[in-house]
Amino acid sequence: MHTTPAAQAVDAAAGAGPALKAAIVDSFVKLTPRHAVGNPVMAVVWAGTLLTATATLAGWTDAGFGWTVTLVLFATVLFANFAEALAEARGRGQAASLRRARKDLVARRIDETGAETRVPAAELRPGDLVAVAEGQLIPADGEIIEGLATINEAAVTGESAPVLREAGTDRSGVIGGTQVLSDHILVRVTAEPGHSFLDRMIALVEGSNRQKTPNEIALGILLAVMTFTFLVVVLTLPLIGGFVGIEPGVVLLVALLVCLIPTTIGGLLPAIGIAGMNRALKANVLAKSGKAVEVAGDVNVLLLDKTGTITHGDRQATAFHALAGVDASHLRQAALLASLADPTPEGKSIVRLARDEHDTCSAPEGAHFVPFSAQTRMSGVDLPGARIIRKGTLDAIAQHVQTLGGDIPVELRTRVAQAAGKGATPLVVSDGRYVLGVVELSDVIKHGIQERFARLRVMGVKTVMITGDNPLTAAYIAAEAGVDDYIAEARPEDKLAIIRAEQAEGRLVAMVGDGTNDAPALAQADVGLAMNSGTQAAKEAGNMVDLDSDPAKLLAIIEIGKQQLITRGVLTTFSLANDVSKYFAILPAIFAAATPQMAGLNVMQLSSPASAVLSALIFNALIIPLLIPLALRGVRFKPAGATELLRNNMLIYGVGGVALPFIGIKLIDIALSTLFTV
Ligand SMILES: Nc1ncnc2c1ncn2[C@@H]1O[C@H](COP(=O)(O)OP(=O)(O)OP(=O)(O)O)[C@@H](O)[C@H]1O
Ligand SMILES: [K+]
Ligand SMILES: [Mg+2]
Repeated sequence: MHTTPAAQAVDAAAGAGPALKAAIVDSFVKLTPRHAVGNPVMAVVWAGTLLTATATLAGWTDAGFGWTVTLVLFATVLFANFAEALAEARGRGQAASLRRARKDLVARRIDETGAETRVPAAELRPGDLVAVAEGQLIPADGEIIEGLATINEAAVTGESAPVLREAGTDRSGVIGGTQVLSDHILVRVTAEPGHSFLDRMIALVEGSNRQKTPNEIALGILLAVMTFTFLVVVLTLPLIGGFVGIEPGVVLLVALLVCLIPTTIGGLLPAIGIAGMNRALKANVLAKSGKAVEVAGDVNVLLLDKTGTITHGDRQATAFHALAGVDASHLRQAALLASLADPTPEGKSIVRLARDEHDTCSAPEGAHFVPFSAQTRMSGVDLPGARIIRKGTLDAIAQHVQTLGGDIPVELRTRVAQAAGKGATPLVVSDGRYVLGVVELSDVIKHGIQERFARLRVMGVKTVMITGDNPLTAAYIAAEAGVDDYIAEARPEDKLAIIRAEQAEGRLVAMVGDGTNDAPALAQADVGLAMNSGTQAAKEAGNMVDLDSDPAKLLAIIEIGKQQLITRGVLTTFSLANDVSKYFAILPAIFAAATPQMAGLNVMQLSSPASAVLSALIFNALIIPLLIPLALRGVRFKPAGATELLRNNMLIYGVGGVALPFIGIKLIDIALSTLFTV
């Protein structure tokens, strides 16, 4: 595992002074009413702090007790602010290193006449053409429209191994700030200035436009409702108390309220969400929203396309197999003619192989090239004299030949099966209504993919490969890669339909793809992960981009999403369980003195009512900073189904959440009564 500049920045920031200092300053800045109202639970604590201060000033309570309570409440608010500020400061550390990748670049813009002008990268607009040569930095996000180049993307991805990007393929996308190592390319700019993926990511991690996830919003509402309920309960206490002759003072009531409301989770909630985004970036994934990351935690089905996603996608022609009775040179020449104007890697590699075998023929005058499309799944050339040469998938060519009145030789199926049985893609070549044979295209499965699909299975995620390739090749690659299921001969709309069908059955679907033909599916999926190497259409359609172009990266995102959901869940459980114990610590302090019958409630035997109240409040405040590391790092995670994870964690954090305050409060009480005589 390599570390990205972003990841290094996080690690540095974690131990470093500047982030800590910034977070401390921000904790005070966040005291402003505008920020405070965004978090109802903590807003109540903040209001309570002002109330106890007023009550103490007015002399309604013992000054020492009143000021101590006020101080502890104030610290509680600051600790919660600090949790959020620290998460943000870490994000800013990441953003700063991303920004360095996008320093002031100069672009060589090419106008319609082909003339070149030098302009600052900030002036580039979508549609502009820029030339980038060996050694130069790519000035903006875009798509290569001419040429191919090896590119060093280390500035953005942290991966120093050069990657190949090529016009007209599913690997045509380039990122601003990365460097061309060899060759020369023409790039069409695709991003508005200030709206590149990096810019958007920087904005996200800096929290300037952080959108809460639906889960976070739902929990926020629940916490606000609970807070309001407890507020009503505590406000009615003086009335009830009046009947039994107790009049709890303002300070005691505020203390009770703060102990009852879910301050722990209320204080840590924003930090958990921000930390999730930070972790996604650390994994080299640019998520367009935190929601996408979190939804990933619940995904049931993962669809992947084959070429370029499960395999490297650099399909190369390795052999011509002519059918019996067909001249080997006839097949080779037909394949060559059908590929001379085919800009795809498949087409180019066929030309190369034919040339290697010393075929020299060139396209005759008046040849009309028919480009490949994922729709027709074939390509070819129409030559003068109504000679129609095609190459494509078995089913596409079979149908094509039959409409021309030809037959499919039995031998063809055997030839196709032979190539497919090795995991290669067989392209069938036809000349008029005659099938000539098969071109074998070899591709390589990405390394280490099998173990990661196995891990996904353990987490209850089903993996399905969807490919435009034939069923035999699909079956071979599916078995090699270890996916659970596969669908072959799929056109773009089939990919879309499959996702819709899964969603209609209530499943959450993730899609990983790189091609323009994957774009509709990437947009429809609940989680659409585009390969950074992919086309601009794919990257725009998805809701996240993997800078490493690793399809198994979804595993990391699912884990981050699950971890975020679990972390929020267990801290909520812990927080609520905690409050139960605090209630038992503080209630006797309020009632037991005046009502001896209440003495039975005094299970904790704390040294005095004042000490009981202070101990509970101090525990309530301290638990927030103590849990910040857990909120930022996330709870420990091992692959398992969601229900199992939930059950285990609920047990630990629920029972622990009830027990811990009893111990903590008792210890604080002993310390207080030893140090002071409260
Ligand atoms: N340049 C080409 N000319 C003719 N046929 C091609 C060409 N490129 C690919 N094909 C054939 O068309 C099929 C469908 O291609 P498409 O790009 O839609 O899907 P794919 O790349 O095979 O699969 P995936 O959807 O997993 O990327 C390929 O499997 C191949 O058999
Ligand atoms: K509380
Ligand atoms: Mg593809």
